[in-house]
Amino acid sequence: MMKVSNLRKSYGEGSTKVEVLKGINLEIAKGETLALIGKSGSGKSTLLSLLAGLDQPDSGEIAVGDKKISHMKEKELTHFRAEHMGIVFQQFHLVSTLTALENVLLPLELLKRPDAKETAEKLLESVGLLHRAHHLPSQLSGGESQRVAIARALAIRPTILFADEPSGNLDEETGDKVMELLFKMVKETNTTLVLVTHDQDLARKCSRVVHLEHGSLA
Ligand SMILES: Nc1ncnc2c1ncn2[C@@H]1O[C@H](COP(=O)(O)OP(=O)(O)OP(=O)(O)O)[C@@H](O)[C@H]1O
Repeated sequence: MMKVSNLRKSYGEGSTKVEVLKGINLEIAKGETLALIGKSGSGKSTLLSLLAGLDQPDSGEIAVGDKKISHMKEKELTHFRAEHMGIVFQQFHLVSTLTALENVLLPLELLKRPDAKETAEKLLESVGLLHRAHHLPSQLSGGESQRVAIARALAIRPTILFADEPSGNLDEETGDKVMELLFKMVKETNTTLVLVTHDQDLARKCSRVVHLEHGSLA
């Protein structure tokens, strides 16, 4: 479903040049849950940003189905991302001026999906937060905020969900609960998941683990 070929990415130039990804090859199947692990600074977030179309590789190719996202123009890529990709970040990234419900509604309204309100409400209910629908992010706890972010990322029924250390900003107990919920929802909807994590226990919950080391995958 997703195919990555010979992906390269470096930052800086001359003496400050850092080659982060040195030819990544990876195939991800539909419904697979893939954990991406590796030491701090090994390039996990860099790789995730490229896969999610948030940044451009220096060379190489990324295809989702028959669409080559690495070759798309900005406008086409923005639309493809909105329609097919969900992203959950460590820092939640909710829109601070919108309520929990409005945050979940946002991607649905951008795509002019029918029944957007009902869908958003159902999702808030499945993450156990319907009673917080009209609260602003500043009125939510970290765990609640991440549950809203998960509902928002899954609202469009993405082809693929990317998560970068989604429990990294939460205490252990809350993080475990949020991750349990994420896995449950991903399984129920047969969503493909790419998860960046430091947590070996969490990685083991995925159907496959790949290790990023010295710019390559093992
Ligand atoms: N915008 C940038 N400019 C220059 N160097 C960068 C930039 N972004 C990342 N790097 C460097 O690229 C390398 C990989 O960073 P990246 O954030 O992808 O690693 P990571 O494996 O996700 O790390 P961590 O687990 O600590 O979050 C690091 O050495 C980092 O300093």
